Amino acid sequence: MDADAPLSSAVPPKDRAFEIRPTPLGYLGAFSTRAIPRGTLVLNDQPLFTLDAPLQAYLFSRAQAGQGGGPTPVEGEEGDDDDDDEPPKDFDDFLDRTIRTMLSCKTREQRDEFWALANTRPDLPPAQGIFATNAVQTSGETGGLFPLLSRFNSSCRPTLSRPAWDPSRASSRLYALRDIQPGEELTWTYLSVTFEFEGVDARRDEMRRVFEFECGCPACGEGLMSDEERGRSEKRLLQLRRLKERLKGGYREGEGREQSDEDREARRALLKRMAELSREEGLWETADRLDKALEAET
Ligand SMILES: C[S@@+](CC[C@H](N)C(=O)[O-])C[C@H]1O[C@@H](n2cnc3c(N)ncnc32)[C@H](O)[C@@H]1O
Repeated sequence: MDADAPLSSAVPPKDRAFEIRPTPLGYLGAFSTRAIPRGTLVLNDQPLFTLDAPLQAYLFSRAQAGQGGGPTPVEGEEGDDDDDDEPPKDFDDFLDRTIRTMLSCKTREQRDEFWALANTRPDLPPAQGIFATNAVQTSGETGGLFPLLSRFNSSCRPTLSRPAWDPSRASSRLYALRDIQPGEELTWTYLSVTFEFEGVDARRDEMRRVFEFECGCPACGEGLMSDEERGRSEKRLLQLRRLKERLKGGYREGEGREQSDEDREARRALLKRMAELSREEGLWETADRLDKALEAET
């Protein structure tokens, strides 16, 4: 098999290093079926379709102004609802129709795959609810609906890198951040990296605010860690936040003046300690970034 062939729904499940099955919390997730060495490309998924938010907002404003630009109805199961002749009620309704129109161009199997995805947004029209639950950023303000990537859960101690969009192949890739044992859950972190050193409560609040679910990952979920372990984790995160502040403070102080050997040595020591703590905390991607920054300093 071509090493770059998409490890997507096009690849038979037996050729993948993972399976999709229920997690202990009841929803679906991806689990490794074999040992996966660090650095392995685990998933290379292509979106079923993408939606560009600013473009959709523009088309919606045109549709509202009666200038057309709404999704063109297509004969078929999706997109030919009776109310499609009516103007969209609101932006979510407009997006719902756009998605249904795009689905009408897909195969029956792809449409079934879409409708089987999780929907945690009952407040939205159904197709838009599925998109809002599962969409992953491709580039800029464009979100993609990926058939397999949609089954990968979030963790604040992820085993995989965040999805990297490759525009030349129109696919998103996830790599193993560390050696992964058979049976481990394959996760990536939905929160952006700026939030990596926040404590458990702050992280859970942020997940609730942005993604509207209670984070049940091994680093956040109730009862998944002993009190001692939780205490150690909080201490490490607090220490990491302080060190980051010191690092930033050092950069600010040093602005506009020649760096002394002591300045450089102090910065290297900070980066080294931060990388160690990140590794202990299971923040492998962060530790790698800090290692690179350290290398660049020496
Ligand atoms: C993209 S889907 C992931 C796959 C989904 N679990 C399924 O059953 O298809 C995102 C949804 O999964 C659930 N989820 C993902 N990561 C989670 C986490 N760390 N804690 C709790 N729920 C999570 C949430 O319901 C979220 O809205």
